Amino acid sequence: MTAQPANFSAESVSAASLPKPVPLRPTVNLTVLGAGAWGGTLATLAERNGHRVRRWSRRFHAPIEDSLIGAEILVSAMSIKGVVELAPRLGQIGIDPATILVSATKGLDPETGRTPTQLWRDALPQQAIAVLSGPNLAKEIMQDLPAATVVSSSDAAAAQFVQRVFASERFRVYTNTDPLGTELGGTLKNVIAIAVGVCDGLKLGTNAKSALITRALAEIIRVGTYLGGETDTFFGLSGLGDLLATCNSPLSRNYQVGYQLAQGLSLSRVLADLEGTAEGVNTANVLFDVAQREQIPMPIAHQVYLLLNEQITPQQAVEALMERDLKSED
Ligand SMILES: NC(=O)C1=CN([C@@H]2O[C@H](COP(=O)(O)OP(=O)(O)OC[C@H]3O[C@@H](n4cnc5c(N)ncnc54)[C@H](O)[C@@H]3O)[C@@H](O)[C@H]2O)C=CC1
Ligand SMILES: O=C(CO)COP(=O)(O)O
Repeated sequence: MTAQPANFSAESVSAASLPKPVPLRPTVNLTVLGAGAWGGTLATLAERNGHRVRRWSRRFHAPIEDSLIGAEILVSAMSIKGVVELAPRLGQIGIDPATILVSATKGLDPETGRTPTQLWRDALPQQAIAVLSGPNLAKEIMQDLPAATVVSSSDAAAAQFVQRVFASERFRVYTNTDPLGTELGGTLKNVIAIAVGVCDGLKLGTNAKSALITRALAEIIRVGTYLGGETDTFFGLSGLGDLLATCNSPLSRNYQVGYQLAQGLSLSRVLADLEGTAEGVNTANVLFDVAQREQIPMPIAHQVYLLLNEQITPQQAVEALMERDLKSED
């Protein structure tokens, strides 16, 4: 007879052979504002987890008030233009104080330079607000490829609630407590993805691309911490992670803008042919103003700004970056 392990018992065998209990996931009512690529993807992720999802878009011509009733989570997945318009309107309408607002937008208000969650906070001062951001190309997630993201809030319980709603075996959701750093990482990398698209479009090689992304991260951290984000956050999924995703994928609209500009197309032509929003174009303009006003050195973002505003060619942008005064690596 074979020897049994010391802790063997009939009871432990039957317990081990049972399937693992599936943690109960209560059904949550969600409303997703914005039915573009990202709004559609987040709605699908929540639906796949068994939640009840309502979708609202300005294109549906349905009153927004109806879609807010009973929402435990309100996901804002509009472009920044939509947030600028809609946040004050929802502030006037008022929403249930228990509803958690989740911001998934990566942009800056062109007028005030405020981030999406700052705009939501201005409009809804009492609301629990979380940011959802990470290396999340919508098309890959819709193909059910594995991905990870971050849900960030100063309200840890709210972040954990949202984490459980979206997490699945194909979508791993982390939390952190630096919402500003989390959303700034996602917003600032869009400008850099334009620069990297130019670099690839001009076929400048792997050394150039690696140098560009690395120096861009230093630039993101410089301005991001100045604006209130925490350094560590910029090395996480919503910072470096998202920077790598958008700088390495032709699926990124921002990367595509840079790539097409490097082919000699005009910005208006590129944007006319682009499928969806490239937030980096507006963000580059806002960032230029901030950097000028606050005297924050942002050489890469500066060249992107000049290129988008047709003040230089892609080749001149590269030359300007390479010919800067020599300095230490800080
Ligand atoms: N597509 C992606 O892979 C990801 C996108 N994001 C961010 O999510 C946001 C939306 O991106 P996409 O869905 O890809 O863009 P999209 O161009 O596909 O959709 C934009 C959405 O915003 C809405 N919108 C625009 N202006 C509006 C206004 N004035 N009022 C109301 N709604 C308005 C549009 O109707 C549309 O539903 C952007 O900030 C983007 O950076 C974030 C992560 C991934
Ligand atoms: O933010 C994104 C991926 O995380 C989407 O990037 P684009 O907006 O450049 O397509």
